[in-house]
Amino acid sequence: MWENSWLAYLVTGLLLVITCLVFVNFYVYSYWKRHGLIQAKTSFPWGSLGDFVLSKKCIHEVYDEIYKQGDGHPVIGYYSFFTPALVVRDPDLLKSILVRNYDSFSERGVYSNRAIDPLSHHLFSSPGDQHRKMRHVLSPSFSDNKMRYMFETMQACSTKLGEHLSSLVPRGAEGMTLKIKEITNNYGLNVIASTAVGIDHNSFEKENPLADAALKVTDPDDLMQGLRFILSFVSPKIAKFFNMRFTPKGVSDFYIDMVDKIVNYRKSHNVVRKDFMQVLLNLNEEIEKSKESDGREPLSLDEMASQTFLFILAGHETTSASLCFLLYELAVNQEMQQKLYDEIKSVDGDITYETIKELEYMDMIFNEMLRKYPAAPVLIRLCVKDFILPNGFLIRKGTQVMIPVYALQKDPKYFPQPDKFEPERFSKRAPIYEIVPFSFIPFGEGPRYCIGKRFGIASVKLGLIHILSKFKVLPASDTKIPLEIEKKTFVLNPYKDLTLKLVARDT
Ligand code: HEM
Repeated sequence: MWENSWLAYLVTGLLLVITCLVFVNFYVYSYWKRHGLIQAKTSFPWGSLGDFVLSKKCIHEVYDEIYKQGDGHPVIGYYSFFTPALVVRDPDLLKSILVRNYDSFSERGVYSNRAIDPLSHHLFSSPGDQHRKMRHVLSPSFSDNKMRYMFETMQACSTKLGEHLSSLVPRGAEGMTLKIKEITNNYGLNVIASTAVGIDHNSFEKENPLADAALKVTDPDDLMQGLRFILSFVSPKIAKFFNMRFTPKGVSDFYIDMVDKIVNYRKSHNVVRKDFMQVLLNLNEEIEKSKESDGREPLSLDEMASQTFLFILAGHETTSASLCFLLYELAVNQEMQQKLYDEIKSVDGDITYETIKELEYMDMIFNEMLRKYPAAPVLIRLCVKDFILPNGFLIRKGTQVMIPVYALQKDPKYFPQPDKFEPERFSKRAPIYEIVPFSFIPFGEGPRYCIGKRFGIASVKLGLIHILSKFKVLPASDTKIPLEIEKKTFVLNPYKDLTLKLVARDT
């Protein structure tokens, strides 16, 4: 009797599993086909993202494959676990989504949960209307003028970088092999923490809790954090279902406490700095004054902490990865390095915000680095209003739309011989071909393009100038050529243990 009921449970369970598999494979995973759209390969239960979720491939490779499967089509459908989503392949359509019809795609739809995780609610995750207001408030802290003002602090960080390297690398032709990723990570963090938030940490030399907290959020070896990242970005519905928090509790407490201390210190000591934190403090003061007439509420401590957290998160890894990719490409392309060194020498130490912008070859090298290694390999948008494509296809409200920046920038149709590092593609005087609008979008486009673009460009170039002025950069005996990319991160990163050899220049 007992055996019979046990068997019945087993058979029912098996039938349920089989029904579920059949339902997902033949119904859920045929959504796009049923709607007349080409769709990418899928596998249960990951949809089209299995290779990334299981760490077999990097996120840019997975979206590159989806992009290639859609060859000849402006969009291709795919599945993020069980949810149908789209990859847009056509640059003209991208323009329409990012700029012309921004109203229909004004959100990213990434997960945030203000109630249990205040740090997850910021400019990046905020919905359309809130975003517009926040962006309006925050933009002045990243203007050209503000960058000029902050440049001195940036200079101090890159000088420290040069000095730190000089203390490590002995004079002589032998040089020294260094774990370059660690060094650029510290630089990225120093420059953003001291310039944007006003914290002068020197993380090259001592323990740095700010660095530890930032790295905890992006640590590729932390499985739990990796899962939080995946769910927040590609499957926010699942994250919401589990009422998940994105920021580890310890990191959240650390940032809120840090911002609290900075605010109190500045208020009690009458300290005024022209940095991002000051913009927020000034804003609060202005709101306090006009509170009764316009009913606005000042930013809470949590809100100030979440924007600070975002800038550090969005700024340090992109800056550090970009500098690292540049150093690698220049190490394996010695002629380019020499040409760039000559250009840097030609300004004869007069490094200002303006002179950096005028370095033409530097600009070409920088753009080519961003083409080959875009820090954000995909952009995310959520369709918030039904939208009809030029071919009559309806994108329904609620559909996640991915923009495959990496795949576009590596498509030979737009960039012939895409694996070749070729700065001349970006020559203003004699371009080797015309770049198709919206085929090169490393900082995104439209009202949600990177707010820290100027900051990122200036700090990466400055770091590079300080390194190249003092050292020749070469591949080390164990440098992996071609370069390996870190598998588990969302920001495109060189592999963690990348080494390069630095040889001190005679000058
Ligand atoms: C080389 C360095 C950098 C690159 C390549 C980069 C790239 C990007 C990209 C591709 C986006 C998404 C744009 C879109 O969806 O259209 C973005 C957004 C953003 N970035 Fe950057 N970024 C860099 C540096 C920085 C820095 C230094 C900061 C802060 C100081 C920063 C702060 C942000 C913020 C806050 C957003 C969200 C903007 C919004 O939604 O309004 N980024 N960045």
